[in-house]
Amino acid sequence: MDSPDTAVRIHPAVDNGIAPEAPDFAGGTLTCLCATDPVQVEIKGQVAHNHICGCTKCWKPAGTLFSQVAVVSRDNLRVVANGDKLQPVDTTAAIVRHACRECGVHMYGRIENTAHPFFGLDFVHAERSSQSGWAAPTFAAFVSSIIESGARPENMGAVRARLNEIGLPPYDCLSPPLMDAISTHVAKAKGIL
Ligand SMILES: N[C@@H](CCC(=O)N[C@@H](CS)C(=O)NCC(=O)O)C(=O)O
Ligand SMILES: [Zn+2]
Ligand SMILES: [Zn+2]
Repeated sequence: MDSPDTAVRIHPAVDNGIAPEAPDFAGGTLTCLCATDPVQVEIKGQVAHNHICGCTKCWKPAGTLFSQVAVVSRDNLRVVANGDKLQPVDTTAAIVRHACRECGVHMYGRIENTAHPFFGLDFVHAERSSQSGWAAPTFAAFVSSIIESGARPENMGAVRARLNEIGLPPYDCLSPPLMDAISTHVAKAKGIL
């Protein structure tokens, strides 16, 4: 077993055991990091497809190379406080993330393109809520992308080994079921399926 100093750190939500999902979870409130006038976002019900993401675009807590991100129906998400502090990060991205302009936390990312396979879903970081019982992350996506944030390529074997050890199969895009869902959507749009 690695000592805490040498263990590969993935994300605080998974490094010391993954909290279990609560049955019939009612939802919660996400809060940004601002000490005063924090932005707050209410989520009704449970999130889905919670996972760890290594891409450079998803918001990460300080000092981590991975993000934890899940989806929720856009109808179940509401900005409830200090929404005037939100600003879009990149309006040309598929996922338009809305960040607190003071602390930088991405409060939600919205798919605005109605033709996108994930249209209707918002991307959220459940760790920004004090409630416990959110759906647990089940895989790691865009693992190779952490190199773009400065991870050493020669450490990738250790990173993937650690992800496997904690029960998060590592993928360099999304998980096979989600990649299948995207291709199914594209094939249907083309009239092939
Ligand atoms: N290697 C790229 C991958 C970026 C990427 O494709 N991220 C995925 C996972 S969040 C995505 O779906 N991005 C769409 C978007 O950011 O709008 C990076 O790290 O910046
Ligand atoms: Zn803030
Ligand atoms: Zn990402």
